[in-house]
Amino acid sequence: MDENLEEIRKNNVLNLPQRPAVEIEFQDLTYTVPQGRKGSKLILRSISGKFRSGQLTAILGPSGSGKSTLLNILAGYKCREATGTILINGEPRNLKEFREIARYIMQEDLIQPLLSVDEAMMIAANLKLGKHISVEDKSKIILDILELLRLSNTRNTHTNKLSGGERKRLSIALELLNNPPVLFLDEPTTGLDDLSCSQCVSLLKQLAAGGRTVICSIHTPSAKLFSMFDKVYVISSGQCTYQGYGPEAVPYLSTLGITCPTHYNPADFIMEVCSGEYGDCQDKMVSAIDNGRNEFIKDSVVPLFESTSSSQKMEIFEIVSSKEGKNSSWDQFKILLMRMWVQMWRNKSYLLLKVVLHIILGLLIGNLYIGIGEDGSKTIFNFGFFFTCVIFFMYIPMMPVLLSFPLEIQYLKREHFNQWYSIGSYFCALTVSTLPVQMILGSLYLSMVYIFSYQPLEIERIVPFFAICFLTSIISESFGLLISSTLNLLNGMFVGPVMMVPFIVFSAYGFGEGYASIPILIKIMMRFSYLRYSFEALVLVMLRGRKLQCPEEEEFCIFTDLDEFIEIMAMNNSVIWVDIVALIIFLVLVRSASFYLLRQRLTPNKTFMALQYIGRFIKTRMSEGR
Ligand SMILES: Nc1ncnc2c1ncn2[C@@H]1O[C@H](COP(=O)(O)OP(=O)(O)OP(=O)(O)O)[C@@H](O)[C@H]1O
Repeated sequence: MDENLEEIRKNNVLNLPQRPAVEIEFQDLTYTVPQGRKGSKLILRSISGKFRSGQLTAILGPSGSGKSTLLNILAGYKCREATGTILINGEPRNLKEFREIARYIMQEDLIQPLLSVDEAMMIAANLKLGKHISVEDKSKIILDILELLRLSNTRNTHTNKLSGGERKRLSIALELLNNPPVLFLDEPTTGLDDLSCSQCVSLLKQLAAGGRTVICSIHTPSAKLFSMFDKVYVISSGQCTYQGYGPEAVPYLSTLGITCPTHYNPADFIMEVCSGEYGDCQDKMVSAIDNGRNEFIKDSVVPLFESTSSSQKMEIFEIVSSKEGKNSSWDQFKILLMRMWVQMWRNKSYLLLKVVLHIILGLLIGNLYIGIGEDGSKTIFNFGFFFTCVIFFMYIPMMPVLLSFPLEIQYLKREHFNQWYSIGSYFCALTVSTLPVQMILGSLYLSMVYIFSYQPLEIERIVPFFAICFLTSIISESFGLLISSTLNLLNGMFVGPVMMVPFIVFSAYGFGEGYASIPILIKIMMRFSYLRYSFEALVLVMLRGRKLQCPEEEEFCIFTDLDEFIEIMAMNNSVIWVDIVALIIFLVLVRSASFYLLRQRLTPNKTFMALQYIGRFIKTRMSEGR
């Protein structure tokens, strides 16, 4: 094994520069989750351990033993409730610095859809490697990585068409681009066949041999796979039961009087021992290895934490502080915007569906209100037409966001956690990316209903009419983002439409009645309905200063003087520009709030954490009450 490893080491996988060694130690790590009135649940119980660079370490254990939890805490993905010490090369971990050098490949392969493997790799390279590396060099790095991961023949395949194993390898490839010294992988072999499993593990071993610290959690590996790990760390019920070289585990257990049957998979045996199938051996194993403070090396148990090295600290810090691989926010914005546009364009069926729906609704609504715009007997219907426009531009942009953004957040979480880009760049790209389609489809719909309903063909009315509808549309989309930044798909789909009800109610409340009789509280609420400003502005823009004719056959025709109609509707004191400014303020506020909530969801501050605790507390109390 060692000769093989030396060979790999000499070749230095991927020809990437050697990274300084990163050693991860953890001592007395405890993780508790609150469980309402029942107190709390202890998931990790004061465990310790040490993971070295150049080694492939497997975290093993029965289901529910705490493998993913340990990985999450070590990677810094979830560590708020954890107590204990985590040291990086002998120094307390600075999470911000550590996240610069460590990458976490989560169990779910969240890979951006509608891109080929090559494109996904190039976009990731552009985001992670910065401009100082030429496109040719980036292509060379990508080629090397794809070759190493046996993905060369899938370069033109779309990511959503890849097999499970290929997706897993692509997830690893994407994170290898900037040569991270530390790699965490949560169950990288789940769902793979035996051959793919051993290929995946031998790849990880090569990466570790190149000087990286590679740590993965794994479910019941085969005997062959088990022997491939440089180190296995076994957890059972949140405690460490073995730490050392895999093939030495069985001899070690026999020293404790636990004998493995002949021709038995040692990994299965350890799992069974940990699950209590050979009697209650857990306490014996935990105390023999001192809950991870000891390690079994070459026939003896040795203490782990006697000497710590801090010599590498400086080197790591240099990587962290260097601008290597850093892109400006503007560059990140451009790359992300292009990615979003490419994905949008490639989602042809969805685009087509949207176009068809806008045309159908345009035809339907246009026909419902045909000819009303210049008919003095239909002024009240025209009033209703403006309300329809407002409702259209409230629901149509908001619903797709409520449906798609919760999944998008999962991609964002992975990419942002692995330092691909800042949330600000992402949010700006997201804001700009939807504008063209929204404008084009909105214009298509508006042109149809405008012409069908015989609205005045005057440029000074057409432009503000379109602008007000677009503003309403962008605010509604922002509300969608605001809701789905905080809630999951199910809750968001319920809360979104329900939350719009008061906006709709207050948008038309009190027209024709005059403000004097309206209670002050209702008046305040009316001021908070952005739809009211849209509706009012549309009415003023389209009706003010116009006089209509009555058709001869029509007997009931009283609203021909539209200024008079505006007065009857109690809108004569309203000013269009005030409405438009109010809409712009709404837009800025709601967008900023959705950005804030999104940022808090990914990197919460103390206030937000306190709110989350309160929310969780209320939730557990409520679920107990049932
Ligand atoms: N937020 C939480 N609230 C309550 N229990 C939790 C929470 N997070 C984890 N647990 C529990 O902690 C235990 C360890 O979970 P973890 O996901 O780390 O296990 P695992 O070893 O990775 O399991 P598997 O191999 O099945 O994925 C489980 O019993 C799980 O139910």
